[in-house]
Amino acid sequence: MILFFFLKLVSCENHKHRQKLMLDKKEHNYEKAILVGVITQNQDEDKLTEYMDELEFLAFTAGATVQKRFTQKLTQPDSKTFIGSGKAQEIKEYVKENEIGTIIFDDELSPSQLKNLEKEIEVKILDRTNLILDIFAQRAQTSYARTQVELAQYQYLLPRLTRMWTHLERQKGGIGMRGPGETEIETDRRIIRDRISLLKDKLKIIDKQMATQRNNRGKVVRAALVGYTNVGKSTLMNALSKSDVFAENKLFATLDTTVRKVVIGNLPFLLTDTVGFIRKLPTQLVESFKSTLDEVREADLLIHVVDISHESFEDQVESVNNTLMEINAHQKPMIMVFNKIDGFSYDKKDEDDLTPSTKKNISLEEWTKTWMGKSKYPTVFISALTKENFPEMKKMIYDEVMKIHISRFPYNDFLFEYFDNDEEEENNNND
Ligand SMILES: Nc1nc2c(ncn2[C@@H]2O[C@H](COP(=O)(O)OP(=O)(O)OP(=O)(O)O)[C@@H](O)[C@H]2O)c(=O)[nH]1
Ligand SMILES: [Mg+2]
Repeated sequence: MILFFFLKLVSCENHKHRQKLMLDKKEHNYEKAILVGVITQNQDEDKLTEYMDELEFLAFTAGATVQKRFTQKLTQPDSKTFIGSGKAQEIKEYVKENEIGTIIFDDELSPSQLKNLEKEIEVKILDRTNLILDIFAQRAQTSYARTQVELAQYQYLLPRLTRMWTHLERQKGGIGMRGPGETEIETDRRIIRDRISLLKDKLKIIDKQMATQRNNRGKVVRAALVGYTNVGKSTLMNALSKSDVFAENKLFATLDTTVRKVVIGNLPFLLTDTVGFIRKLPTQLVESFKSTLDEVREADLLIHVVDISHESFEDQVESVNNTLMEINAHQKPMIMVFNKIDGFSYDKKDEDDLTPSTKKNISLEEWTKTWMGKSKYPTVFISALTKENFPEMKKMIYDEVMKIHISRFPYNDFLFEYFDNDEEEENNNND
């Protein structure tokens, strides 16, 4: 269904009209959805629950309410329908009975799996990538973000068009079957390719402007907030720069980069708030958000924000580190900021309880003695909401920025002396 819709879209004559449709397409009015996840050999059930929780949050952010979760244990996904046929039947019955409009899979489906499932169950089917692209499309505000998202959408679509055609071709008997169908798809493919190169050109121009802007920022250290989505980067940005960046309890609240001048002590530096990372970030998005990520790549210092109240925070840290590696920003100086300590809780064990401790029994104090304490990066525990431990964090940021400042701009003979005076900052921070 979706592919068909896309095809209709790209055949549309008017470019502007088409672009608008492309971005505005699936506006979900809190439609009813179900989730489907598969446990494979290298996953356990706890992990699956965590992944499904995240998928449900993504679905909610996109505008769907989840009615039920379906899971299945498989040694390997079915090549035709991803899940087994019995499970597909069970889902079909549930969907019919409960008038479900959307099925969301946690994994990326191959084009033929998607097609077979839609044929079998007869409702709209989305995979994780599709869902994330959709959220980005709904949330992109500036023309820059919209251009990046549109590029990612077309890049997602293009191989699916190709492979879908290959699939049809095989059905029809292959070579020699050159009919009107193919011409149509060929035309659509050409239109998409043209559009992709147009968007790339457009982005190149913007990239150049942004690079110039970055170069014009003068001799100041640049720090960037990085971290998993929804950990509190924008909230921290607002607290540090007294600005008003949009923050909310949904995923990907921030798509556009915001840069603010921040002064700690007497030391001015630039702080960038940027898009959050997520597990299995679609590659199309990483690529088309290249210049947004340039802010991270070109930063002198990374402030890695972690939501320590989230039960999967360790996985999230790993995920962020992997993405940093992918964009080649993993060797920069970094500060680890463990946020949301106000929301942190743990199951304190009774003293006579001799069952082995799990991660759920670890207090903050004990966490600091794990890998966290041994980290080569300065580490601090804060709450961006209550501002607990802000003086400690500010001193830490100050020290790191100062180190970089001295090595970078040795002739910038300003005397920056550290002091923590909020009143002074109030005056300095209004840029
Ligand atoms: N309890 C608690 N909530 C917080 C804290 N910091 C941020 N939040 C909440 O966490 C949610 C996400 O905050 P954001 O600042 O939007 O997070 P972000 O990292 O910018 O998220 P994206 O832009 O979506 O990647 C919001 O509802 C904040 O109010 C904190 O220290 N404690
Ligand atoms: Mg944000």
